[in-house]
Amino acid sequence: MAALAPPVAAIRVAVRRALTGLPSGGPVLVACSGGADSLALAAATAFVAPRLGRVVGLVTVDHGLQAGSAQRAEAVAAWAREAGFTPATVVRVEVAGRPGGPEAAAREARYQALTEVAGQLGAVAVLTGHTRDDQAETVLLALARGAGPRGLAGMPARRELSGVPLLRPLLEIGREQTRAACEVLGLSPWQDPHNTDPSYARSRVRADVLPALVRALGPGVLDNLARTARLVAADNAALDEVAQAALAAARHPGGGLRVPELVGLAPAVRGRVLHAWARELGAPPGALSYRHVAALDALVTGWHGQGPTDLPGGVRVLRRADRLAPVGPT
Ligand SMILES: Nc1ncnc2c1ncn2[C@@H]1O[C@H](COP(=O)(O)OP(=O)(O)OP(=O)(O)O)[C@@H](O)[C@H]1O
Repeated sequence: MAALAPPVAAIRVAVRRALTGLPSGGPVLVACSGGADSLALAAATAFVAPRLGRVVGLVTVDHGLQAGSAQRAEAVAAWAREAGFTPATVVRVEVAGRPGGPEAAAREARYQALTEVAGQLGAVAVLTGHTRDDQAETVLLALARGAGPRGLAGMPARRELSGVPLLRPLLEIGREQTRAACEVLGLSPWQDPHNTDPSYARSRVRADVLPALVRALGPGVLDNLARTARLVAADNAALDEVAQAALAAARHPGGGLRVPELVGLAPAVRGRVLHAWARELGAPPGALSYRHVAALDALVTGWHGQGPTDLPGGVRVLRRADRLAPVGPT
């Protein structure tokens, strides 16, 4: 018997690890664009899941943004039915009219569709094909925009998507491995033209920045950037726990936060407390920036009688004596 090709084996191992320990019951659902990463993920899941006694479904989202997108989606679904996915579903979404740029709007529409299908099927997890290379790009983009640890932690291997776990089993698998696996398995991935469109910062990082880093610093750079993300994520988790306890201790019985409790905190913890509190007040996390948290922090550490701080989502915070409190309708 021919030996199993190493990229195919590595991807199956990664998928098996991700599926192990999931609750029994509903299917696992692969989100597949038809690109090499999610096609390799889908092929591995179709192999691994039944051996773990699990049903596997597949969803491909048609964003309707490119000519031929409906045929592309149908082709992915047709392959998936052959490969044993039940169900293999195409979901058409409407991207126009959503807030943010086209990329953000497409992502929001996609995750909404994935959540809905997962809910309808009672799926125990949704799997996406983000790779180590996607993670390295995410970390570099975060560094370049001056992100804090939350950004440098990149994408988590697991997060909740409206109550369903979203898993990224391939975060330690290189893109060249997914390409190679598709080739070995005789799969023909779809090439998303967005991935090479230089008007996207991520495409420029992919095409120019990472290859230049690898040439200058060696091939370990990709693994190293992904490792940085994992290390920072672990530190974040610990600091977030400390911050949760500090937030609880700082609450004023009449609402808001007690300033003296905040002053004594380490700046890294206080920033997290204020960030968490701002989210609690209704500021959307995606819109809450360093600048907003710094303005809240100034109410604590740079107090000179300044007026209220405006946060995204129409949230306003005022300092009154030794207390931070939201003002107006929140
Ligand atoms: N149209 C889609 N339908 C279903 N899932 C999708 C779709 N587009 C992206 N995804 C999921 O999100 C993941 C990340 O997609 P993204 O386009 O950011 O990266 P990518 O590296 O181009 O991935 P791929 O090679 O799988 O397209 C994909 O691996 C896939 O799991």
